[in-house]
Amino acid sequence: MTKILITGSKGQLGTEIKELSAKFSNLQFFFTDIEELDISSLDAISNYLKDKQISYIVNCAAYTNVDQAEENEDAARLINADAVKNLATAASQNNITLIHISTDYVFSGDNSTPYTEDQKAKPMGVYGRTKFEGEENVRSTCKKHIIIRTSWLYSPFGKNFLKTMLRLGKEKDSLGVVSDQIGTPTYAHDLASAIIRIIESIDKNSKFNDFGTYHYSNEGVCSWYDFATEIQNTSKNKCKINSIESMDFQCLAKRPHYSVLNKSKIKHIFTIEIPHWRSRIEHCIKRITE
Ligand SMILES: NC(=O)C1=CN([C@@H]2O[C@H](COP(=O)(O)OP(=O)(O)OC[C@H]3O[C@@H](n4cnc5c(N)ncnc54)[C@H](OP(=O)(O)O)[C@@H]3O)[C@@H](O)[C@H]2O)C=CC1
Ligand SMILES: Cc1cn([C@H]2C[C@H](O)[C@@H](COP(=O)(O)OP(=O)(O)O[C@H]3O[C@@H](C)C(=O)[C@@H](O)[C@H]3O)O2)c(=O)[nH]c1=O
Repeated sequence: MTKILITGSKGQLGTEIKELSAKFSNLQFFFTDIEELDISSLDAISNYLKDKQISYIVNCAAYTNVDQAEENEDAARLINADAVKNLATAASQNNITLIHISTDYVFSGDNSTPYTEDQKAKPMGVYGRTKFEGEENVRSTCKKHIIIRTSWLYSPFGKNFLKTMLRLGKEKDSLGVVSDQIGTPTYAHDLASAIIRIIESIDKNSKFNDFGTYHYSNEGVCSWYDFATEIQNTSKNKCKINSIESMDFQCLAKRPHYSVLNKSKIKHIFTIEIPHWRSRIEHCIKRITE
């Protein structure tokens, strides 16, 4: 039986993998979060792995508060970069394939066409910078790795833009949302399915050698304003969404104006079909409200 360790499993993505895991009787999952396995300790990781014969680690742990990271750079770096180095070291020492999740915020936003995996990263803020350092730590330390950059994750769990919009949509009559940041929302449930598919593909192919970096988001392109409008329409909230510019929204971190990811590589190598972002909002809202 293929054994998979999930770190940071109480977050959005980890919880979605857990929800899906029951359908895969050929895979044995070990779900951990910081209380059971703090990935900032290499000793803790090495001890955890002892005698378990883990073949894959999926790292869902991260420091994801983009604004707070601006004032807590050390804390963000500890989890997003240093702890990732620990995981990569332990994975390499134990011949484990490390699947690590990164972000569209590694890009500056200067593009006007979707970013490919080989384009230069140039993060705008601390979160993106520490996530990119984490990527580089994986590349330099663990040959058998898959880095998946994704964007604008949402789910019924944890904190995310969709849940914020549902809450504010009930509390307010109108809301300003930025329309000059363009990207693609990603339903964490879809990303979780893609990750399991990737593991199964690698597992079936003893000659697999396409390790490296991949992009995954839902299909399509939108602004946060478009995303918010679609959320309000789907949830039938009466709150009016007004289009504003980034400079009119007070926050600590700069975000890229354009961070759409080109997904050709992941679709081609792993034969993955990706749903359009607009088609997934209803599914998520139903799970929240039912
Ligand atoms: N959320 C988004 O919009 C996006 C996320 N990503 C990336 O996707 C991945 C998953 O994100 P998401 O599910 O939203 O993240 P969440 O913030 O929902 O979950 C992260 C989890 O990691 C845990 N954690 C924090 N520190 C440690 C530690 N030292 N050891 C073990 N676990 C720890 C957190 O625990 P606690 O809550 O107690 O701190 C939390 O449960 C991350 O790598 C993120 O950078 C990429 C693009 C978009
Ligand atoms: C709540 C709110 C946000 N905004 C803006 C602020 C920001 O520019 C944009 C998104 O806001 P949020 O702070 O919810 O999202 P943010 O934390 O920037 O989301 C990011 O999280 C990290 C973890 C990632 O990796 C990214 O892919 C991305 O998903 O919307 C408004 O314009 N109006 C609002 O009422």
